[in-house]
Amino acid sequence: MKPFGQRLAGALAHRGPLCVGIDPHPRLLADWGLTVDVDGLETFCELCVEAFDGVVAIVKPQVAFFEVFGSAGIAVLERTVEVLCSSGTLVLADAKRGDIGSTMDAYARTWLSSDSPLCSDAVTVSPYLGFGALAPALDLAAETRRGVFVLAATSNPEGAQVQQARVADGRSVAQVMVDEAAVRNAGADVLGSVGVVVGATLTEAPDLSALHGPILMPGVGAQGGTPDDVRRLAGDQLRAVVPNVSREVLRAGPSVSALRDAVARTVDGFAFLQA
Ligand SMILES: O=c1ccn([C@@H]2O[C@H](COP(=O)(O)O)[C@@H](O)[C@H]2O)c(=O)[nH]1
Repeated sequence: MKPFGQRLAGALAHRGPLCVGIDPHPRLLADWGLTVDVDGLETFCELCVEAFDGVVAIVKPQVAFFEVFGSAGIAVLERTVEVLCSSGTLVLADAKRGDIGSTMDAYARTWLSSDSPLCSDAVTVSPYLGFGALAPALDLAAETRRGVFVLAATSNPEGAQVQQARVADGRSVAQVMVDEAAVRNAGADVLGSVGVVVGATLTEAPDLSALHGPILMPGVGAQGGTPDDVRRLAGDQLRAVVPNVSREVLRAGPSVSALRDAVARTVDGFAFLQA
């Protein structure tokens, strides 16, 4: 298996530069005419798989919306991840894990170990216990040729309190996270496997020019970010940017063809990323 960064670069080139979220909000389940329970969750995910599998570059299930249903919800997540991964559609588990090293090791094995029922192509991690605490996930991802997306500058306004604070050399904390990720990507072919998360809602992005890895940009659509914001924040890194859109696409459901049309319209709006 090729490293995640290379697989992602191939998927973006062939399927367009979009990460579509599977975010089964209770409100969306109701709008789709589904019950707000595990049965509704399962049907929602089956329709998402039918609509997105083989169509979009990468799919991002939001783990929180599965965990809320307990073990039965996790079982739906396992099945969803398994179907997508086995058909070759990349899966990014949005779990935002981050803890002390020994616990991080268990999180890493959950999301990145080939023998785990939740094994995905990549996982989101939070570096706010210190970037070094992420080492078990970064090391296991390198070993299993999977990917990690490190939260750097998140799309929520509250993030700035921590992420825009300055360290002794004057860099923002968000910039430190990008620079640490860049060290992990040094020497990678095509695109490294350590990505960062930079919100499409921000007024300014960290300097991404040395990252050599994917840049996930959530916050497009429902949170107010636009394709123009993505263009502005990406700077000269257009080919590494992966906009994430969840509710803005999912609102088109439950019709599979309407979901696919929403994906196609959204991809068209980001044509500049592939030019
Ligand atoms: O900075 C971040 C990091 C992650 N997210 C996640 O992305 C989706 C966005 O959903 P929308 O419906 O498109 O707003 C969601 O799962 C968030 O948890 C983010 O928004 N910002």
